[in-house]
Amino acid sequence: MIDVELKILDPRLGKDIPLPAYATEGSAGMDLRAAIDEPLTLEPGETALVPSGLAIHIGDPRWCALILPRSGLGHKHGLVLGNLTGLIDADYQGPLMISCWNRGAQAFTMQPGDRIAQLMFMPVAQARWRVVEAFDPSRRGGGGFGSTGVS
Ligand SMILES: O=c1ccn([C@H]2C[C@H](O)[C@@H](COP(=O)(O)OP(=O)(O)OP(=O)(O)O)O2)c(=O)[nH]1
Ligand SMILES: [Mg+2]
Repeated sequence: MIDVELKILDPRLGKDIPLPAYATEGSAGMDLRAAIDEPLTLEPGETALVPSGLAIHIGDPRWCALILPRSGLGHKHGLVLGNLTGLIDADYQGPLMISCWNRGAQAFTMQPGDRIAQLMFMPVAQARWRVVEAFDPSRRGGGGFGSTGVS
């Protein structure tokens, strides 16, 4: 468990619109809700940047957050993310925005307060480069992109 600062930007958050919370003890993600004033319809192929109504500041560069689609919405309704995955840097303090993409064949309408995506915190390792002339050989070497076969 880590402590993360949260700023409420939309006064409905924490009142009419619940703050993101873990739905069950084992939940990895907390659902993010649409802080919109009116229902928002996304036509097939359309993308919109939807406010979550809050800002977070993780502060510690050993952590980040990811915004991920909700599986039910993504699978059944085609509502995924315009950036596929949102990466929230530890030093970001601006509004948490959700890029919503209707990749489906039907229009999708979200209502104010609907749970449209989920937020997950993840440990981060920052790397520093150690430039070398050659790598110690590994079993894989340069093999990739199916080099190990299918079956
Ligand atoms: O779905 C997202 C993705 C990003 N962000 C915010 C937090 C993140 O820390 C910042 C920058 O994101 P990213 O580095 O992915 O975008 P960029 O296009 O590289 O912008 P920048 O040049 O500001 O880093 O935007 C969101 O609110 N929602
Ligand atoms: Mg960036």
